[in-house]
Amino acid sequence: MGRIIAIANQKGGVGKTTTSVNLSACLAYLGKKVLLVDIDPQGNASSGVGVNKGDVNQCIYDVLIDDVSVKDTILETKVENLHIVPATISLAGAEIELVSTISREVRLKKALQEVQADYDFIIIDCPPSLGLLTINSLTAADAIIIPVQCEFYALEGLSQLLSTIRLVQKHLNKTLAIDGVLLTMFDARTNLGIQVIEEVKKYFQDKVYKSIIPRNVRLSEAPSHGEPIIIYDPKSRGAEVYLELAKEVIRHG
Ligand SMILES: Nc1ncnc2c1ncn2[C@@H]1O[C@H](COP(=O)(O)OP(=O)(O)OP(=O)(O)O)[C@@H](O)[C@H]1O
Ligand SMILES: [Mg+2]
Repeated sequence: MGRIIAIANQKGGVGKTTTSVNLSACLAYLGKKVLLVDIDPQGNASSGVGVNKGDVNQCIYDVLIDDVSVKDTILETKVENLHIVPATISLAGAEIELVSTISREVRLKKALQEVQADYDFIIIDCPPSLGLLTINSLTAADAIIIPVQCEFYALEGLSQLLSTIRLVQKHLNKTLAIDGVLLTMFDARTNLGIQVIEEVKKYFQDKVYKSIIPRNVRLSEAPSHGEPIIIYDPKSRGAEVYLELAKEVIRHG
């Protein structure tokens, strides 16, 4: 059965999508069968792997709200072994529509059960909120990866995320684990970045991945070409480190 990993942090712009897209692509590059699930109405992960949203007939919205089979939404990507369930802006209404739906927190979990055996990893790119889309993701997941940007307010908001994780563990998903905390957009030229690393390590200890994602221009350019870094610029530092991260994630089993 595939391992389901949610990439979540309610804070915006910390590198969730960059990590979802590039970790997925690197896992696929290493020979794993990977399904990337875009559950953010912004649909950035979808465009990041080259999906033209105008061409998408059915997306994760239809799965969550209209009981469409997830199999009917899966698209192939340029990367061998990497498939995606795309999101479009229609998903923006789901957060509110889900409120009055039966078993509203477990809809994604149920939907993914149908395809879990077909993949080694299912990676979910969460939106920047702790609403029902993120709750569905944490309920479906075996583990969570928390990207933390190496900047001054890095730890702010994390206590809220951790208490949400505890609530999900208590009521919806006993076995949800933190796979790791991922430091992103690290700039070795600043003392601040180094301080943040120390602070995050003090707090999360061995839960912090050894791979630290550097600030890398190629990583920020790749999405506009609809390509993960491993295709856009496989020799870049960004590609190297996401590949290291993928190996760490595989080792965690
Ligand atoms: N390591 C990096 N080096 C350079 N730029 C990066 C890096 N990681 C992310 N970025 C850029 O920072 C911005 C935010 O990253 P990203 O979209 O991955 O964050 P996010 O957490 O998914 O945001 P949101 O909360 O809006 O979903 C993007 O423009 C992205 O290209
Ligand atoms: Mg995002």
